[in-house]
Amino acid sequence: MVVLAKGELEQIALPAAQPAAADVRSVDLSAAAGPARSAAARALVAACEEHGFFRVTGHGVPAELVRAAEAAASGFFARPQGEKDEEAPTLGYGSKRVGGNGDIGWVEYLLLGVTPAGAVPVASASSSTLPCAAAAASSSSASSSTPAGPLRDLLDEYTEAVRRMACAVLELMAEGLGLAGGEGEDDEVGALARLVTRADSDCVLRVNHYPPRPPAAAGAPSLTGFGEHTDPQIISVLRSNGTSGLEIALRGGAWASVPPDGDAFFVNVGDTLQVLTNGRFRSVRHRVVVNSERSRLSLIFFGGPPLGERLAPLPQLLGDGGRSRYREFTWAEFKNSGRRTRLAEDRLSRFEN
Ligand SMILES: O=C(O)CCC(=O)C(=O)O
Ligand SMILES: [Fe+2]
Repeated sequence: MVVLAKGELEQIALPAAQPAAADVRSVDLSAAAGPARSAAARALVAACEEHGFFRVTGHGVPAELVRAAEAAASGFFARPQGEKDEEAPTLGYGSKRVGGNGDIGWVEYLLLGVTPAGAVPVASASSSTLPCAAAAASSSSASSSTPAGPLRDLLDEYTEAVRRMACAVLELMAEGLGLAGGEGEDDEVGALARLVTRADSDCVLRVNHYPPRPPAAAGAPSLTGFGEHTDPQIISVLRSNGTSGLEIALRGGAWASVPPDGDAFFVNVGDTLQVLTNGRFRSVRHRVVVNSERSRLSLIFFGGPPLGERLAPLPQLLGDGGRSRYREFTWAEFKNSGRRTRLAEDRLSRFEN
């Protein structure tokens, strides 16, 4: 449940305007296994340049696994509030607070760090992710016989399948960008993909549940479910049930709604990928608006690099005499600087050259 204190409803109320549907490009990953691979790679790069957002079909994540994970998560959110609160230490359950700096939304969620030992709770939204090493250590104390067990097992399985897909997407993207394939240190394509698959990669799974718009909000036809922001990581892979709500900002600043798609996944370019591509790819600003009588459930895998990873525009993407738009920083540095900001802030501006 999401309980708002006095005055908070006004804070998250939005005008009712329903924006036009976004023209979201699709990339078929299964076609990319055949002769259409380079065309798919080019389409993917074009989508990242245009919106920083695209749909993935032919993704290979089993539909039964997605449905089972979703059903288990819905079952969890339907449980009595007291039981859900008890799972804060095992599943990273929280509600309403979507950041450590005062941002609130009509949402309850699970927030889990992805570690080699499986998913572990992220202490609070303000810390956004646990360092993997710390997360792995805390996972050993969480028993799989807790009620969280079966749900967490399903979420682990789901996360690994989606991470493989994220890796395939990044490989295709790297090829589309003209990075070199090869062996060992020469393998630029593999190096990009490995940023989210290494044992110490800092990845997170978030499960968001947006309850139906409350009748008490009759005067406010729409509510902020998740306020506008860009995702800080490399890429985010999202799927949701059939309830709409996700909106992306177009280059001119107008909002466009993303029609829900129960079979496909959506990929966001994150801030870090914008940096790696020297601004060629666009970290897409997005938000979730709640104006439905039906609840929305979404699962988002955030692919982040290892904490100590040095991030800067890839030299291959600077062009002749090209200027690097961003100074080098580590992922830990970027996360720490982000902790002090409000959700909607442009976190990249302080790393610009
Ligand atoms: O729940 C959604 O559909 C998107 C939420 C989101 O953008 C996020 O958790 O970063
Ligand atoms: Fe997001």
